[in-house]
Amino acid sequence: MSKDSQWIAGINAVASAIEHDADNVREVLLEAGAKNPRIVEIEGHARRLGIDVRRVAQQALDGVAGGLRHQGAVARYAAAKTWDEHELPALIEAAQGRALVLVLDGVQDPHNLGACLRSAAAAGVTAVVIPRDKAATVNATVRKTSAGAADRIPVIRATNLARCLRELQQLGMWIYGLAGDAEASLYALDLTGNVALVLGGEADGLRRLTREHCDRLAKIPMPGDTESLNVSVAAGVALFEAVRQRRAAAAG
Ligand SMILES: C[S@@+](CC[C@H](N)C(=O)[O-])C[C@H]1O[C@@H](n2cnc3c(N)ncnc32)[C@H](O)[C@@H]1O
Repeated sequence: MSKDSQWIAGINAVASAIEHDADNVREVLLEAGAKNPRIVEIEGHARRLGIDVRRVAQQALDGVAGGLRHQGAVARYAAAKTWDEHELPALIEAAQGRALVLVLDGVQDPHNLGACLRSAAAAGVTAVVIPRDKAATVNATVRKTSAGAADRIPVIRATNLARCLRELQQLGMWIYGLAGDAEASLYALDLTGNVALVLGGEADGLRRLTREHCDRLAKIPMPGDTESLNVSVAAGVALFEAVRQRRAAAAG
């Protein structure tokens, strides 16, 4: 396979790629004899769009899926567009004072990254920023877990996250770090303008330097007896609080 394409696996990932980004789906392989209505639906949809579809033996799917759970459906997909840090200012400017950026400081688990991207896309974020090193990157697992979101939103890999946060500040963004030990509540923040929400990795949370670059730290109050939320859950709560506030502000 050429290096500008990759296999994505799983019914949701394949269906989403066909629905949202058919131009980048090079071919679809479905399990011979599979009668799952969603597989039949994928087959019909792909054929109607002129995508090359073949029914193949399960072993062939196992081979190309390379260990991913494929549920009888894989697609050869053009590699995700890679975004450059230098594209961030234009993306923020285009959001006209209502940019919403999700920054993930060292999320390691591809499933968590995929879930964060899925929530971020649903919340209509301007971009997601992840570190270039020592963090999960957008691979096939992430694309699958994100249900296609990894290909629909700009995911920017920052060489130096602290420097990137400074640049975001210079572009007029408020930088809010999410930390369970913060004094302030997320619900006391004004999230209606240009806002970056920064979340930490699974084990270590926000790194010291990242914390120092935040304008404020805020917690999601947890009345129950749990140390912390999963990062993707915390991201969902924070992003949709921003969505709620923006809707309320727009409604006047
Ligand atoms: C699994 S938690 C990290 C826990 C880690 N042991 C720590 O010391 O922060 C991953 C990230 O989710 C966010 N998070 C989880 N629970 C939170 C809460 N109650 N309030 C604010 N952020 C939270 C934070 O950004 C955190 O860095």
